[in-house]
Amino acid sequence: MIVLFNCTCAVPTTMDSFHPVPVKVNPDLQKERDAALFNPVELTYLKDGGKDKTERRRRCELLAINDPDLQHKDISFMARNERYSNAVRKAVIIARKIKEHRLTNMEEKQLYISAATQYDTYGFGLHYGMFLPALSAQCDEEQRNYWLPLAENLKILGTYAQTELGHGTFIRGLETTAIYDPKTEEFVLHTPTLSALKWWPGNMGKTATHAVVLAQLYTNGKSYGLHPFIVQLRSLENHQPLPGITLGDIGPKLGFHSFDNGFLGFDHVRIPRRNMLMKYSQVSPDGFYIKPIHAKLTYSTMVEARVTLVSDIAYSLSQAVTIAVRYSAVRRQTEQIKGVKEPQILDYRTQQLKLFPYLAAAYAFTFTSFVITGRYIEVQNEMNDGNMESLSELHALSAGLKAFTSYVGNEGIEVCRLSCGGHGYSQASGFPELYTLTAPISTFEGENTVMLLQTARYLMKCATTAKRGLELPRFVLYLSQRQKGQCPARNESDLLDHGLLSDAFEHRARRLVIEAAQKMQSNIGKGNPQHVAWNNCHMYLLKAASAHCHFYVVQTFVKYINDTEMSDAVRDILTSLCQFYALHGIWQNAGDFLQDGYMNGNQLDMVQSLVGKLLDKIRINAVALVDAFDFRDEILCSKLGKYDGNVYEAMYEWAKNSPLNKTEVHDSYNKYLRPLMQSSKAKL
Ligand SMILES: CCCCCCCCCC/C=C\C/C=C/C(=O)SCCNC(=O)CCNC(=O)[C@H](O)C(C)(C)COP(=O)(O)OP(=O)(O)OC[C@H]1O[C@@H](n2cnc3c(N)ncnc32)[C@H](O)[C@@H]1OP(=O)(O)O
Ligand SMILES: Cc1cc2nc3c(=O)[nH]c(=O)nc-3n(C[C@H](O)[C@H](O)[C@H](O)COP(=O)(O)OP(=O)(O)OC[C@H]3O[C@@H](n4cnc5c(N)ncnc54)[C@H](O)[C@@H]3O)c2cc1C
Repeated sequence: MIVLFNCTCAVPTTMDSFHPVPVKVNPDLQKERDAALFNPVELTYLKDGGKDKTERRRRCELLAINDPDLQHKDISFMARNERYSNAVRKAVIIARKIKEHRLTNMEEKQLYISAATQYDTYGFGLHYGMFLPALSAQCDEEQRNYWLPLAENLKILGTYAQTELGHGTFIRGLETTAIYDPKTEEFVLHTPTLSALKWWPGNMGKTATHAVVLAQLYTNGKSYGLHPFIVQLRSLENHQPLPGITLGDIGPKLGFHSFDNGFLGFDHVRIPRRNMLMKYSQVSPDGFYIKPIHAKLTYSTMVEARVTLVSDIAYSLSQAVTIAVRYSAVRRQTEQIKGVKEPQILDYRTQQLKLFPYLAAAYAFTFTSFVITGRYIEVQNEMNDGNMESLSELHALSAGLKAFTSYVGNEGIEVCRLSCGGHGYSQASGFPELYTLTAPISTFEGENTVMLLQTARYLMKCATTAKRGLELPRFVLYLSQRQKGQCPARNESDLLDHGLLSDAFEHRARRLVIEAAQKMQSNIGKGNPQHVAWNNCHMYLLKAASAHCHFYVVQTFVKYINDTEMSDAVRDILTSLCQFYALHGIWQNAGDFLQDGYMNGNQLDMVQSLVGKLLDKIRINAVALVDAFDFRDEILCSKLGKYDGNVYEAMYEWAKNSPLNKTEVHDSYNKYLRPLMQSSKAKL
């Protein structure tokens, strides 16, 4: 039976509320909305960057949501083959509709794509997410003029092939070779071992015709390290792999079921010299190598992707808390007083302690994503002018924040699922897809531990620079400032001060960075080589990097509230949320704040007491805070998180569509159960 996504789109929407006016709203949810102390739409405008941007976003989303061509049965009821095929079908329709709707602006395209794909992966995700960015960043002008129109007009479909079976993290260890042959002016691409097979690239198994392939460049008998090459993988006539190329799908995964992550091998495949992407380094026809102005420019596509992932995590976490908070408002459980209605589970302190830290984190990460995206654009402009000075800073910041936010995001989505009890485990909740779509962010684009260690590496250098009294970039300037002694808070009201809270995280970050630097120094002092000292100090380094990122997020949240115009009511709730985010962070990491005596037991008691008090403040506004994220039901794809709160009706309707319910009696009855139960010897 085919189920279309619920056709609520026919119901009119009002200007202030993006949601169709429901026939009947669950009274508990209505009561929550009536009691909120601020207007959620104001916060929606703020988060989107203004009322006009909200309206534009809604218009883009509705274009996709209302399009009958993009409807299909629930992906939970599809097998993998069908899911892959459906994702490709939709990707093709999306491409056509983007043209028809004249969505030329990148932001609008992304909004449209994410509304159209709903909670599934996008069939051309790697093409738009990495292939095009890699071409844009790494092609010289002539190459751009040739390749970009082909890629932008989908005459070719691409992927980003870097990881191999044997190496993903340590990319200097990749084995695929590109050996220059000056006689024919070609590179010969080769996979010398099984472990050198490209493994994991998305859309490579069955979809892509081309790839940006990262391979070790050799010319004139010398190795010059990893470089990007554009390689045609499949015929543009019949999609067959080209001679010398082995391609396939790597098989089912934890999630990403609609994605054809693939493997790729080369058997001495020849490509023209100009298929090496030559913006930063070149090989001349006679094989002379010209090196780039910065050794790590080949890695720039990953930096861009890591910046984007901070926004993606904020978005997924916002979806998870929206589902869990709405459901917790309508779910009632466990009679407290005989004969009196069971309480809403949102009233349990434990439930609030599960959900509100992630609600606060969702806002904190949203604001952080604005700042890091802005910084990325600034550095990109500097780099376009030939100034590479800030590349290391951007790498350290993006690697650390991608890791810090995705750890919290993954954990938060799982906590939200658990907070919904048994129903959280049903595909109807939306959590299984949300979780499995978000879980690999901790791994791809740089495994999280490895990324935090990259941030630590940068911080160690900064600690040395600071010790020498030299200038540091703005975001690590705090490392050159002296520690401020003890936390000055005397009472609870002092502890609500944003400046004081930000100072506490600054103090912790500085202390842990300096401590890690000292541990490294003493390890090296004992005669250990650098890499042994580094390994011995991993636990300090990881903590330092994580504390630095935590401070960055707290500071960004505080600065956002201080620097942004908003109504008193919105300022009031964001202030509470920011206080809660910081105080909860102190409470959860109490050891770090107590260890050097920066805080004392009495102050920690006050922190804990404030965490409890702020729960009440957030509780009243919790539903409005998640409503402000402004997810339409068609985008949230959760029966538990429906805007109208009619959860049980929706779950029952959804379950009826399970393929197992197609017939009253399943085939397996006649095949297996009947013979078993009716065998002549069976006795009751
Ligand atoms: C319309 C759009 C729709 C979009 C939809 C999108 C949907 C897409 C869904 C996609 C799903 C998945 C996509 C996934 C893709 C991938 O995973 S691609 C593969 C990613 N792989 C990685 O991230 C590998 C991680 N490893 C590394 O980056 C490096 O190996 C590592 C940094 C760990 C180490 O590199 P080395 O070369 O060994 O460097 P090292 O010796 O440690 O350091 C030398 C020096 O260089 C500095 N450094 C390292 N990296 C960078 C960088 N990127 N930029 C700047 N500087 C860098 C490093 O810190 C050192 O500095 P120092 O000064 O010498 O200390
Ligand atoms: C869903 C998905 C999609 C992907 N898409 C693509 C794609 O499109 N293109 C592409 O090229 N790749 C892709 N990848 C591959 C991905 O980028 C790599 O898996 C990732 O970079 C991690 O590398 P790895 O698998 O080698 O992990 P490993 O490095 O083997 O990690 C295993 C463990 O070793 C630890 N470790 C490794 N090195 C160190 C170190 N130096 N110090 C301390 N600990 C260390 C890690 O912390 C981790 O705990 C994808 C992966 C997934 C899961």
